Amino acid sequence: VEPSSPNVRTEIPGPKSRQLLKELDRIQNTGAVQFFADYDKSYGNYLVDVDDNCMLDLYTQIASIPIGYNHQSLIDAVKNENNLSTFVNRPALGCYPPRDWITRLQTSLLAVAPPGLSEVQTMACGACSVEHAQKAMFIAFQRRKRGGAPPTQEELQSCKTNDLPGTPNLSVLSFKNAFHGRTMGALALTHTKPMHKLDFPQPKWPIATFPMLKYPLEDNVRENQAEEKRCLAEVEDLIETWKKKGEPIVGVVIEPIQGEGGDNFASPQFFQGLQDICIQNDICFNLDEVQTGCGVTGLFWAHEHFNLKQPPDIVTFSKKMLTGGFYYRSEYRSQEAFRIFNTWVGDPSKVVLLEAVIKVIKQDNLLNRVTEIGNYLWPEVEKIQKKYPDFLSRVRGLGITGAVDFPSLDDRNKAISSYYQKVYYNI
Ligand SMILES: Cc1ncc(COP(=O)(O)O)c(CNc2csc(C(=O)O)c2)c1O
Repeated sequence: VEPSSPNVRTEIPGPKSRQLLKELDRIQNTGAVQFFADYDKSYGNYLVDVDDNCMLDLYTQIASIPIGYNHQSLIDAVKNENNLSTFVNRPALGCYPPRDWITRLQTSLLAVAPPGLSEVQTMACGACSVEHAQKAMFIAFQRRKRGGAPPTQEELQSCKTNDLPGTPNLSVLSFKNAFHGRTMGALALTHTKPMHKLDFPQPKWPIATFPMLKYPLEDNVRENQAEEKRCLAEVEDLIETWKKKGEPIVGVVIEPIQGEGGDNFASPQFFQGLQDICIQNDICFNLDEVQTGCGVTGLFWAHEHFNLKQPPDIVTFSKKMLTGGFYYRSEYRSQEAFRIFNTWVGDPSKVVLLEAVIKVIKQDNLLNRVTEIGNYLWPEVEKIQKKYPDFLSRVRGLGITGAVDFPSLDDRNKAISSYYQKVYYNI
């Protein structure tokens, strides 16, 4: 029977979850495990755990479930005989793509490509996509610097031992409170929780301030414009400073809406200004849409709300897209083989599922639905905020992505769950 309303019978995690947790703990770290799920019984927006607790799931596996649990379209895609080989025979895509790979890309990733971008590289996950997009930026920067000449023998030899000139002193600009992933290159751009960064050596790259807007926006127009202007000026200063340091910035990586770092929004004008600065300084404008992509703002890509004067140079994606990867302007395509590369370079079976997701999003007009929900939801949260002004503040949202602030982490955790507080936020 498909669940259609929440029904919590035990404390969470319940007894069966706790038993399984004990067994799993003999195998691996289980500190992040909230409970064990029953994915056979979960359906749509309802997640059922192994103790038969049924919960309305707004978290959707860290924002990576696009159209709910056990959607019939996805089941049909797996059951479809024509897809059998794609699920069974995972190719080294960089060397031996399947016959139908081009068609698959055209009916999935290219069918929803950000306006103006027509090249795409699949990857495994978000961090993997951010990692390789970084490499694409470095490759393009060095190729421009060489003016088309091949690398020297000194460069080819020295890079093997991480030495100059083959291993250049280049940098990437990111923003405070940004989250771009946990692999070492993506982590260098991530500035959220100590748990993410502690004990890992990292390059000291420039970190700019992401605007911290005051709400309601309509009551703070001048202040917020000044804040964004200040942040853009800081970016320009950092570009100059790091050029003088001999570690020029090759790219700016930014989330259209900062997710993990606190649901921080900035205006279309801020992003237009940031792109202008990148264009003026020949710096890659790299938007990380891992969290904001696939329709959660009412447009397929969040940056489509920004009316940018030209397409971003790179757009990374993952989570609800079911595959990782990045779109890029042709300038950021590596000219040599085996440089943006690894064993699998993505997974065609995930692209099969994405094709089905895109069909559902279109046939069920889900982007409009997201806009409708957002237009209803955030004014309603604002009403609650007005009722509890000492407890809630800064309500903000676009489509189904947004937030409201609590006075403290402790208050926030009490509103979520005591379990979460104990396991995750006491560090
Ligand atoms: C904007 C953005 N860019 C890159 C990533 C990394 O994606 P994954 O490597 O987790 O697939 C993410 C992943 N999001 C995320 C949220 S919590 C979390 C974690 O590892 O705790 C990861 C992201 O939000």
